[in-house]
Amino acid sequence: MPGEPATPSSNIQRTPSSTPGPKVREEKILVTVRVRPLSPREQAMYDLIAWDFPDEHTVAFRHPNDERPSSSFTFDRVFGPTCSTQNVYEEGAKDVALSVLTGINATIFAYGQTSSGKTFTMRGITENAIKDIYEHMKNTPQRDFVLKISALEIYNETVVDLLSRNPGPLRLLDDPEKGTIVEKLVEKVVDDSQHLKQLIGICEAQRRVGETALNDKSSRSHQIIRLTIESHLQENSGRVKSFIATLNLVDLAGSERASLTKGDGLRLKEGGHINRSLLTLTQVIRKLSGGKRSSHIPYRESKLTRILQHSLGGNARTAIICTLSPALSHVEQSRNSLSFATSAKEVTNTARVNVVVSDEQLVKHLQKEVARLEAELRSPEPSSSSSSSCLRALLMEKDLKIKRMEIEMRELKRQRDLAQSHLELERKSHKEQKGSEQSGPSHQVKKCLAFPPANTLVGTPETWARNNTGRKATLRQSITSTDPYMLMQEIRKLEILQRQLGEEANQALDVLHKEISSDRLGTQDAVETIAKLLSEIKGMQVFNSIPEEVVVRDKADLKEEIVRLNSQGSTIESLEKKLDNVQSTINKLACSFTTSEDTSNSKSQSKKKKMIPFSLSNSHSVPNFIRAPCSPLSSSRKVMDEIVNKIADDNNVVSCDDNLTASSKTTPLKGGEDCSSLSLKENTPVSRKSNPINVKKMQKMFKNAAEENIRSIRAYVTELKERVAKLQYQKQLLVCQVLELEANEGTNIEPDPVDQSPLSWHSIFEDQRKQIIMLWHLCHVSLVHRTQFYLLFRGDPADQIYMEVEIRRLTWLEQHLSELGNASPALLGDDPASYVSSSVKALKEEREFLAKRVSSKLTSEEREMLYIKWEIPPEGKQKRRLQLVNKLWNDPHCMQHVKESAEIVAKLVGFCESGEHVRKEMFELNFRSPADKKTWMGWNLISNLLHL
Ligand SMILES: Nc1ncnc2c1ncn2[C@@H]1O[C@H](COP(=O)(O)OP(=O)(O)OP(=O)(O)O)[C@@H](O)[C@H]1O
Repeated sequence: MPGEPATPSSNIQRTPSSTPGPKVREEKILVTVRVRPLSPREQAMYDLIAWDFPDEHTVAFRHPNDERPSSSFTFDRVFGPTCSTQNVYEEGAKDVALSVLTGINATIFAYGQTSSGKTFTMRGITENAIKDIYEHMKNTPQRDFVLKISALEIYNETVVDLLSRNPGPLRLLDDPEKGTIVEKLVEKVVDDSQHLKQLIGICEAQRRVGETALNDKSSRSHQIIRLTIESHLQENSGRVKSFIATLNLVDLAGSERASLTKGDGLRLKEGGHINRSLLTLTQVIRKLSGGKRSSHIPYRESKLTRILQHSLGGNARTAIICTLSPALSHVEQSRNSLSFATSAKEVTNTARVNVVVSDEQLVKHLQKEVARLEAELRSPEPSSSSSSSCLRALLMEKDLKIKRMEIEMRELKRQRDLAQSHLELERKSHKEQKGSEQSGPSHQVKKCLAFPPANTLVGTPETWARNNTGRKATLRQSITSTDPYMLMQEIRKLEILQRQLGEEANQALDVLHKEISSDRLGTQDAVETIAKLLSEIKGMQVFNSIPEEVVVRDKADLKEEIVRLNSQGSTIESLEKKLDNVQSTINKLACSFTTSEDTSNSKSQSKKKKMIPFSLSNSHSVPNFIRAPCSPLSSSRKVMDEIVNKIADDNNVVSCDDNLTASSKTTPLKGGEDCSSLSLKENTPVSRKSNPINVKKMQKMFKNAAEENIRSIRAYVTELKERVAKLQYQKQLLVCQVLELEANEGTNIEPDPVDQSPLSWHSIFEDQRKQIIMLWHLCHVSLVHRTQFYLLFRGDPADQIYMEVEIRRLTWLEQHLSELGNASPALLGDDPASYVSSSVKALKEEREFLAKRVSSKLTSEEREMLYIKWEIPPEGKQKRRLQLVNKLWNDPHCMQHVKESAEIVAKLVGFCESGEHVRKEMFELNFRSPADKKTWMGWNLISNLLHL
């Protein structure tokens, strides 16, 4: 019973299962000698046995007539004539043959002269090997085996496939990994041992045999039966091990001497090839046996040695069974065979396990190995090796680094977010600042009115196009961003400002009134005037209650706001007028005071002896002053403090009455230093008699204080007036914004059946347009602007907001022109105010500009027709074209004239009469920043007028 192969385990160092790389072990060729019995033919010839077998390893020649052997040969094993093939196999081939089951190449071949028993022996070896191989496979269920067979013969130096039905010669190819391979050699998978035996039978049947004098069935070729065995460890074994190896079973042709074989013709030729190949084999063996591997080994000199190259000094275990005829007649041949066998004993092979690992298997194996190692490294068991502990420490260190980096990343992110938020705040702040700069006096007003500067109107069409492009986006944005909530907020803030302004004006007038009523300043008329003004201003301060929270519920609320805001318009305007009057009165008071002081100095001095010092008389009201930048408080208190301190410094005691002292006690001055100052004076004993007053010095100080007060009040009133004007302007802007909002909402809200009907709007539009045309005329508005507006706004409901805004701006401007010039601009004559003059001059220049374009923009026929139609005489003081232009837009009452004027101007400046080149957006509703103020050439006069 063959068990586990003995040779691989005992003679070859096995490669560790976890390491695919094979380990090489050098091993000499196993050489045994088998001597067959005398053949019947030899016996018939009375041939004698010439060989003796002193032991299992020695074969000795002993001449029959000489009892002492003359020569002996030792080998791994010597099998005598009585030894069975089974025994030869077991001891001379099995170990090597079964190496193929563990992935080691093996070669068993028989070498000997013809008829020495090579075929006989190899047939038995093959049978036993097959038997053992299948037995082994049967007993190794953990592995899957695949057995294949191929067979060839080398006949007359030609390779023939013994398993192919096409016995054509095969080529030998050199493969860098596999060595010499036989091209197209058939390899058949063996099903079982019977199948294998059947195939081997086919090979034998195919092999060339011939009858010679020595052998009836002499093999005339070298036969190589190659068994290839692949073995795979099954998947669930957890081990990776796939082997592949070949077992060459070589039955050589017999070396022969032609004289002995008595061959002729074909047999001689066969013998010649046989001998040549065997000679090469011998040379190879001898070379290899000499230990000179570096020298040339003549493998390629025969196909036999080429094919068996790995088996001869290469990656294979090799066993050579040297077969001998015991006959004395064949002693010389036997000696040659033993000589060959002796040489073969010295040949060393380098066999190794041929492990095959597929990529998939390798990956799986490596993954498992990595998992195992990781588990080992992370194992908390103290029994881990020192290297594992070191690796664990490294892993922990790495984890710590990762955590530190995560913390740093979080901190960096936090800093980044912080920086971004700061940046955002800065951006918002900058935007708000920029917005406030553009929105004029109120930081809260987001949208105000503005008109394109005249230099953009009086320019080329290209200029307009360029400027308008930018404005379109601006206006679209402003219109769509109009928010009722924001407007409500603006209105609220405006009202609060208005109230505060009124309160400040009231207090200022209150101070003024007390100054006058002290009978020191001005006349009785002035006192009455101021008292009346004060009463009026107080009356104006009756505002409706203003809710703190702005709630925009629906459109009705906004309308209410508009109504309420409009109702307050008179209040602001009245306040403005009253302040004008106050200012005028103060100026008169100042004049009268100065005159009075200068002319009746002595009289005043006598009066002042009994008077309470001005500033002190009003000290009780000082803490109630509004802390405005120009508030008279600062000057009043300053003067008062100067007086008090001056008196203290001079060791003079002011002649204060009890009321003053009480007042100072009950109404302390705001500010610690003032109170302490007065307290100090209180605690100082005061005696009128013992501390005479320097009256003259006091009078001078009183006079200075009064003058300072007057100046402060006057400046303050001036400032109030300016603020009221700005407030008024803001209110108008807000009203326009509300109107704009309403117009925008108009598309989504069901129109009022009465007010919003197309018919009523058309009527309103016509009226508004006539009004606008008149205002244009009165305010010297640019002809180009008139033309653009006229052609662009033709009564579309969406034009309502623009019409409203235009009317309001023009009305406002016309009012201011009237007030400042005390006449309408049309009646200003040759010496109008400078701002009116600049408008008139700009309009004149515009007409001259248009006149220059008459020749280029109008054909001669058009010019002639216009001259006739507009009654321009051929001869005149001015050129006809200038006369024509001067007549344009100069009759605001005739709509036909206006229409024709617009058409002519449109042609002259090059834009379409339909207004397609002019967008409504160019009449933007945005307010121009005061920083952008330039010398006004048109509508910027509004802001100039208001000193914005
Ligand atoms: N050990 C043996 N015991 C008995 N008979 C044997 C033994 N060896 C060989 N024979 C017989 O000797 C004869 C020749 O054997 P074989 O054909 O095997 O020789 P050979 O070396 O192959 O010859 P050739 O080289 O011409 O092919 C055969 O009839 C065979 O049966």
